[in-house]
Amino acid sequence: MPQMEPVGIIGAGSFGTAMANLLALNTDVLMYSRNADLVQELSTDRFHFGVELHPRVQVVNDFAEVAKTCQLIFPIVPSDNFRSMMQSISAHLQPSHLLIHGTKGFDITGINLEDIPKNGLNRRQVHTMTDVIRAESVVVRVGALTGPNLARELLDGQPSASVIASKFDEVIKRCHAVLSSQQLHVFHTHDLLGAELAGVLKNVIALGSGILKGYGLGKNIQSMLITRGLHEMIHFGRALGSDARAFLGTAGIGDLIATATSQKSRNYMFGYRIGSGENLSEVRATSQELAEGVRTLMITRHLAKSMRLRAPITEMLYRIVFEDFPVKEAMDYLITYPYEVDVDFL
Ligand SMILES: NC(=O)C1=CN([C@@H]2O[C@H](COP(=O)(O)OP(=O)(O)OC[C@H]3O[C@@H](n4cnc5c(N)ncnc54)[C@H](O)[C@@H]3O)[C@@H](O)[C@H]2O)C=CC1
Ligand SMILES: O=C(CO)COP(=O)(O)O
Repeated sequence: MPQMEPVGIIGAGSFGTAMANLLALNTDVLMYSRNADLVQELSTDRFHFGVELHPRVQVVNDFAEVAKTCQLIFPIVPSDNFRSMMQSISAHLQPSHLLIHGTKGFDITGINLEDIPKNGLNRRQVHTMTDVIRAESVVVRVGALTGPNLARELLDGQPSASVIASKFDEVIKRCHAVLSSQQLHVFHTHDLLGAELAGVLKNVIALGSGILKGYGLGKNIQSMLITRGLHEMIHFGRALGSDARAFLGTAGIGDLIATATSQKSRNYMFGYRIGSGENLSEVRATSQELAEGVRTLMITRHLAKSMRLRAPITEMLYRIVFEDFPVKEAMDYLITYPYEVDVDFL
């Protein structure tokens, strides 16, 4: 087999580490962490998130080294930090680099998240991660890694599938080569925006699904939330410029099922705690775990408002999470909501 190119990862969190071990099945991996102590620690104790790092994974603190060694790089950091991360590395990037991100959230400009309820948000202030890569660097060949990829399952060696979304065939081809293995099936699509939006928006529905479970409700209503949630995701997607297709595949329904039904999803578990009676500050005070859906909910609810979109599930979840609205009243509202047509997006 020909020698494969080394691949870089930015961010040594749970998903970055899971992807590092998967990529290492095919090639050498340089995983960049901004935390020098962690890099030091991992160079001796090779265990991270309870699993041993593959011998082909090298953890480094110097991004210049990653940029010099790897043309193909996967940035996998929270959406909140994505733009500043890009700004800190962009001087090392060349037009020859390929960046495929694994982040499932939005970037916002011109406003802080906590000021959104007061000042509102408009479409021009909301960006995907590939928008950010292009705006902050000279890199042109961009893409997204998405699909049902709960990090815990991947770290534990369980099989799954991912979707590589890019306008560039070269990105797709190279990602197939480095990612495909007995553990991971790789699909691809040229619908970059649709795939990115599907991955971002499903976290809100996962949060809602967790709320229902925490509140003690069963599978009938959970299935309805997921089904109607998918409709809402598609309507959002269309309003933001994509079509329904991506939402009906692995990056959409696939990821939605995994995230909105698994106790290994942090978004689902965040919702579970809210549904069980804790409020936002209580959950935040006792968990450092990232739940991108909370930030996305703030963004999509206000975007829906400014774009005059009908998004009753988003609206109810927003009120529950950010305004302590009772779950029972939100359920009453949704169960009597004048939905008419069952499938209205085809
Ligand atoms: N954990 C999961 O199951 C999955 C996560 N994702 C997405 O991946 C993204 C990251 O998630 P996780 O890895 O789970 O989060 P995490 O909280 O486990 O780790 C995030 C990592 O990013 C690092 N980081 C933050 N800012 C940075 C910067 N400026 N430069 C370098 N590193 C930086 C942090 O130090 C941390 O190690 C999120 O957008 C999430 O939605 C996507 C699929 C699955
Ligand atoms: O995107 C995910 C799985 O594919 C999200 O997982 P989390 O809810 O743990 O962030």
